[in-house]
Amino acid sequence: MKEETVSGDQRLLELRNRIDNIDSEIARLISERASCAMEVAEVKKATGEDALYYRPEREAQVLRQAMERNTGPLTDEEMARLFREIMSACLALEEPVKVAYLGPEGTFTQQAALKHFGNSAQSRPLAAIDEVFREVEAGAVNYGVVPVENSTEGVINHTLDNFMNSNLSICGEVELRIHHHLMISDVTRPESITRIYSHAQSLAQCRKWLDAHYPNVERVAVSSNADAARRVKGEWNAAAIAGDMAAELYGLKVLSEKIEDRPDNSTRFLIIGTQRVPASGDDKTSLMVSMRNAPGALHDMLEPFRRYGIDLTRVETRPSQSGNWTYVFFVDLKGHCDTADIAEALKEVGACASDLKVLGSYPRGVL
Ligand SMILES: C=C(O[C@@H]1C=C(C(=O)O)C=C[C@H]1O)C(=O)O
Repeated sequence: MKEETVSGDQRLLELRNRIDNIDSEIARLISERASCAMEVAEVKKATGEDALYYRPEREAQVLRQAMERNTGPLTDEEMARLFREIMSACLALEEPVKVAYLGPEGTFTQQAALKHFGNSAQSRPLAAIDEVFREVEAGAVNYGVVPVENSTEGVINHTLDNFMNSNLSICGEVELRIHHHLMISDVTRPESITRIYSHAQSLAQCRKWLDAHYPNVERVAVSSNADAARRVKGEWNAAAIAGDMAAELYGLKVLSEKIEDRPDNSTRFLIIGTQRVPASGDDKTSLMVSMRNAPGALHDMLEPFRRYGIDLTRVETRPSQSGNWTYVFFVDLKGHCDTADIAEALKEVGACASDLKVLGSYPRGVL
């Protein structure tokens, strides 16, 4: 028995020594990688004043390679997340990237910004989607992060409408699994809850659960989930629906976990900026198309895509801001706009449209 303990201790010591050696090797390699990134910055700087340090297509390739190379035991996603952070730190050595997101702190949009840019980005919460657009346009930040669609509740109109009056492009996308929890503060009496705060989208994503568990409780829509969490602090008869980040930020206790009606509930966010992103090998393109109001207009718009075998992943319709009962179509397709087939199809669509704008080609969300 005693001998076994000794050999167990011995084994632990040996393994920890091995880990220490591996760690110093990893540290040496990370430093070498960081020095390389600094040299890359010099090369980019030599190209001119407004050198672009952040390169979405390259980052997507690095993450995809990390996943393809992986042989376990870590999952592909876990491996890519580690590389996400290494790259984030390397990019910060070149130039810290400044990002504005739809705040306040603790929202899912902040989580999306972190997922996309990593922890070394400088991020700033703003109160409204319009403000995120404005701040990027003004050059106060390099990129903005805004929600664009939810798998349960559909499109976020406000984001699409902003593109009608903006010259910004889409530089990337990020998808986030959205888990909602019912949370309370330390003064809340769970049996006395008469009010539940959350963002309207989140209340809608948990509608069935609320009908089943709190049918007679007032649902109060507020400006964000984080705002809901903040209000609950100090209210003995209220609860909030929000995510992990908000619970942690406001020190709330989770009463019921993962209460979203659909287990695959997820939200897609866009990275907006001023950059044209080269092809990464697995890309998407977003378009905004206005058609003259005539019979067959929608068919005319879609037909070239069918003919060139282009895969449309989404078509949304929004009222145009120029006249009643005229519409703007937001179209997402697979592929980069520099690809010959897509370029040809766009030329044909452009010829029959009253306006066609490529909002951007960007790497498909990796993580
Ligand atoms: C090093 C580069 O710059 C940045 C950092 C990257 C990295 O650390 O791998 C990748 C792309 C850029 O955002 C590069 O462009 O290669």
